[in-house]
Amino acid sequence: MACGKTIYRGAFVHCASLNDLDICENGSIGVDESGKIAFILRDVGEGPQHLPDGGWEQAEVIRVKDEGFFFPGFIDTHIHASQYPNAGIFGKSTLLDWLHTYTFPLESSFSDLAVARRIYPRVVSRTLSHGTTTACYYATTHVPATNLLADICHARGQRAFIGRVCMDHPATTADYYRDPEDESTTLALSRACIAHIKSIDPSFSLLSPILTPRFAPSCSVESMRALAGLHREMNIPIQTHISENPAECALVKELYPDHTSYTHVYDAVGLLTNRTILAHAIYLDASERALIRDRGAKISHCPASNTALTSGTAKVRTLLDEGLTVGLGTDVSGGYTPSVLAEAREAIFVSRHVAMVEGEKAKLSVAEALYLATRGGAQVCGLENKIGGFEVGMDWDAQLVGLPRVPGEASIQDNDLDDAGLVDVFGNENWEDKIAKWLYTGDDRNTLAVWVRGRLVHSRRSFQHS
Ligand SMILES: O=c1[nH]c(=O)c2nc[nH]c2[nH]1
Ligand SMILES: [Zn+2]
Repeated sequence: MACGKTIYRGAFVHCASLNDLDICENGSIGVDESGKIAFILRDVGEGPQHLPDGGWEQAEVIRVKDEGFFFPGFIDTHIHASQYPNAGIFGKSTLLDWLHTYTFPLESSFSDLAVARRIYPRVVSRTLSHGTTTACYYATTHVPATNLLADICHARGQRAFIGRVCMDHPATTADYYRDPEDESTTLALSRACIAHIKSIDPSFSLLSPILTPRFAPSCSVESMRALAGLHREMNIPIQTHISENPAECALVKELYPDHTSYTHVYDAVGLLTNRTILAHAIYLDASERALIRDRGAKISHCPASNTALTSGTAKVRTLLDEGLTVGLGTDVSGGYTPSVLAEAREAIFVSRHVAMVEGEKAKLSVAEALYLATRGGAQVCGLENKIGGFEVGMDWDAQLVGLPRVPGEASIQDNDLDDAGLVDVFGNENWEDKIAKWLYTGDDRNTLAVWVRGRLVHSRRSFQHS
């Protein structure tokens, strides 16, 4: 959607590198009509600014004083949109029984488009309200419902990868919920979703289809090979799960006795590529990690889900040290929350559990967790030149994070913030502490506004325009 030139004035923060939070207390970011960052000015002060040529004097100005800061939008590299109604429901199950007890019954209900109409708008609203500007969605096996999810993302302006789930293995899926056992049908169904997304976003500029073989145990070799062929034909990205749970890994060994490892199964069928997103990746051995790195495949770390389903503790420091690319995934509803901020917090706590066994080095810092939530996620999606940070030429996919002040020092009007008085308050901490406080205590009430490619897609406050 076309927007005019806009200048965002105030504090902005983004991750310059894995360890380096770049904090600019007083800046101006100019965003052009196509939603791209045209200029960044630092330390601009309060007075008139020296703006670049090209009509910026007439631009709309969105000014934020000390009530918050601009931060890149979050990137959720792994979320099951269809499982949203089950968020928080997992009992004491582990992956394989969880799939049959909770997940397949829910997903199969999306054969009724009315269910998708009820659920998918809420998923998109809730993820946007938590600052998720890009989501890698798993839908279900159903074409109409998957296409509806694409329509909703398109209408609401969320950047998204939309995956029709492919699963056709009769031994490991439920009779009531699987693709026909014929890879040409699996392929035709996936092509139908690709064609639909192409019809609403011909250059895949905001929406992209993503091939989604659920995981090796639920797919036939023929369907995995067929999807890999489609990937090569159309250069469409791939997402799947890998090495999440010991029983799942044992099942893969049993189903694929001739393959060296779980990773080698994906490699053998052609699914391990530089456009592949692998969720979980907990029990990979060194040769698998090396193969993933060599193929350029990426990893979605899903700590909330890994803890909820007692799947295990992924060693993110090892993955990063070995040169793998890592982002965060909420993995709703293995994960209980659609908030990437909460996921970043979970990533830090899981890393501390790893550190209690393996030493301090395993600990992720606040800066590192926020890097995984933004730049890391962008790399995982192959969008590192477009989103994840504030650089000239990148898209304005951003959120305004509110830091409401201690009452008495209030610098905002009560009516600026719906829930003023309900959210945690910020005082005169230094910037690093403010950001840590946001990460550890914040929630969607701190997400005051969200933009994707310059378009305002969620807002909890009105802006003072000048
Ligand atoms: O966390 C997970 N959620 C799922 O839906 C799933 N399917 C296979 N493996 C899975 N893991
Ligand atoms: Zn998952």
